[in-house]
Amino acid sequence: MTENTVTEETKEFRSGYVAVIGRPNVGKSTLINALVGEKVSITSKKPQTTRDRIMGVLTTDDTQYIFVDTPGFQTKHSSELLSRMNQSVKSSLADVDAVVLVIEATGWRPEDLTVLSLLSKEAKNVILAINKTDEVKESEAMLPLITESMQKFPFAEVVPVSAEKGRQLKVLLQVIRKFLPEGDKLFEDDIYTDKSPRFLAAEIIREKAFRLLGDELPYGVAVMIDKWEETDKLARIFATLIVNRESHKGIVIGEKGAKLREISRLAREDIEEMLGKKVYLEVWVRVRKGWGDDAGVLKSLGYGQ
Ligand SMILES: Nc1nc2c(ncn2[C@@H]2O[C@H](COP(=O)(O)OP(=O)(O)OP(=O)(O)O)[C@@H](O)[C@H]2O)c(=O)[nH]1
Repeated sequence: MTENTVTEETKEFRSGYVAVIGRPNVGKSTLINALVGEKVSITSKKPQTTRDRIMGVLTTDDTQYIFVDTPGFQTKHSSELLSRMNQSVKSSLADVDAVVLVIEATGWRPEDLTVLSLLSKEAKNVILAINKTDEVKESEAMLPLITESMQKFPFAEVVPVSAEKGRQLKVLLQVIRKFLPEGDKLFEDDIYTDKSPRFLAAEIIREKAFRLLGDELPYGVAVMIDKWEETDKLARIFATLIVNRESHKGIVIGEKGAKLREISRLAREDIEEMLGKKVYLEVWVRVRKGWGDDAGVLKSLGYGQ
């Protein structure tokens, strides 16, 4: 491998969804906050809408990490509820690119095992983060725990960290990156810090999509505002709903475009109210993983090499 190839490889942009799971109190929130930093704060908590599962977005030079929470990972429910919940947990985990299971450095506990039992052993994208390493004195104590963990589940990687002390977080990010697909950003850099009309319009569109699509799309909708032209009387807004999979595209568009039209209509009404003027809103749907295809299309038209 030449140096050139290495440089190119490290530069390709990747983006994706990362579920951070674990029993209560292992430090999931602390970890996400430590990874994402102060820049992003997702404060609005409306239960049951997908966007609230997004805990934080970290965008670096070459990667966008979208950390999601998987609700209902408690283990105290009755067995019936647990099994129903497990279904939803499993289907939502199927939609993320990487899963980070968090346990504590003091060792596995029964509730950790319950959480672990929800993961499919076939999953190739599960990373174990052993948190609170600052609480154990000797770093060598980690080795038996790592061995024990690997016997419990075929983790793709094991990374001891301390969310509180900020230890090994860069390593964890590098490990997660390997599991994210190549692709453009799914969220604008400032989307969660900016309360501009653009941000709010994107939120409104996303909210309508969630409302109309229910649980059909666990995480996979991001909204990009592509163009915004505004005069005193009219705002012309061009937005793209980005979905994860080709099959999701059909769900969003609906029969003969009915769903997408309804999403756009409801969003337009709210944006008109927000801006106090008429709005022309055009919403397109694009599949994230198909972005490579755009390059293919360009090539076939004679662009590129
Ligand atoms: N010593 C130490 N404590 C930590 C570390 N990370 C988190 N904690 C503490 O562990 C406790 C639980 O942390 P949270 O981040 O709230 O845990 P959580 O998993 O999000 O908890 P739930 O919201 O109940 O699921 C807090 O008191 C944190 O300060 C760490 O790396 N070291």
